[in-house]
Amino acid sequence: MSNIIYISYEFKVTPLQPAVEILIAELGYTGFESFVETETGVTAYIQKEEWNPSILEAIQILNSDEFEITHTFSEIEQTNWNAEWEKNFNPIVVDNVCAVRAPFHDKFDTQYDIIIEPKMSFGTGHHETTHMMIQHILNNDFTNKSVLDMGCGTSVLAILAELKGAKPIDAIDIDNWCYLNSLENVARNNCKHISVLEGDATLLKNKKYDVIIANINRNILLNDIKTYASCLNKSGMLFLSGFYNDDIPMITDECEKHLLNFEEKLERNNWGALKFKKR
Ligand SMILES: C[S@@+](CC[C@H](N)C(=O)[O-])C[C@H]1O[C@@H](n2cnc3c(N)ncnc32)[C@H](O)[C@@H]1O
Repeated sequence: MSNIIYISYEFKVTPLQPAVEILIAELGYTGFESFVETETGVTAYIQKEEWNPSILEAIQILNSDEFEITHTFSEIEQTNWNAEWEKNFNPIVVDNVCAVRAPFHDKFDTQYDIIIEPKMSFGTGHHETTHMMIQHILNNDFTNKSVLDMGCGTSVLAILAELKGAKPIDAIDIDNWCYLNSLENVARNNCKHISVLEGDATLLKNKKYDVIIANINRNILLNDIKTYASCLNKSGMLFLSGFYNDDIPMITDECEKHLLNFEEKLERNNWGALKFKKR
């Protein structure tokens, strides 16, 4: 099991918006990887390896006169992570159709009800990018389509793909903790068509899919789009997220180079999620 230690920052923000939104965007650029909005602001998490004591110096909104932002920070031992999530993890419902909740929440009366024990993995639907990828999946036909969920995190997207009739599905993550967490979530949601694998795009040699979903980050996507394109069947769909709206032209240019036509864009709080179709 990987032994990632996180640093957690608890920001208290007055007034809350748009400061929290801007703060999350700026923290995302400096390496913070997950955020939980609270009643008083936001709690942000960064891997200790990515952290340095002057990490907040680049965050411009902290110098703004318009908002008062204070913070405390602490190191999170892996064993405390569950308690952190249980404290902060509220269930979400996307477009009144798909609920994502923890095992300790009550069941929702929605068409799709996904149970996630997130632990250390990204992917509870709270992040804008996950939310938009859920919307893309809800809006498209997945019946009997072979699917790759690259950078699967908790495997929430792979699970929704199966609930929408996709098969077979590969869910791949480079992180051992996500791999183990995905195995648990796949079993917990009684999924029968998902294979969970630990690794990266090098696992994709000779693979072919009808749909590829990848919510990772700008640089990894720019590097791996050519591999995804080579694995997509003709007329196959590619859904990408994990980048800001400003990065959309860069991502679209790279896709165009590899015969992927831009089809649709979703935007949420400065984050983008794109759909492409293979020519
Ligand atoms: C932003 S999270 C997305 C998780 C989930 N798919 C979701 O939508 O909520 C990105 C995930 O990609 C994984 N990852 C990072 N680099 C990767 C790579 N090169 N190949 C595969 N997975 C990668 C991370 O471990 C992380 O779990």
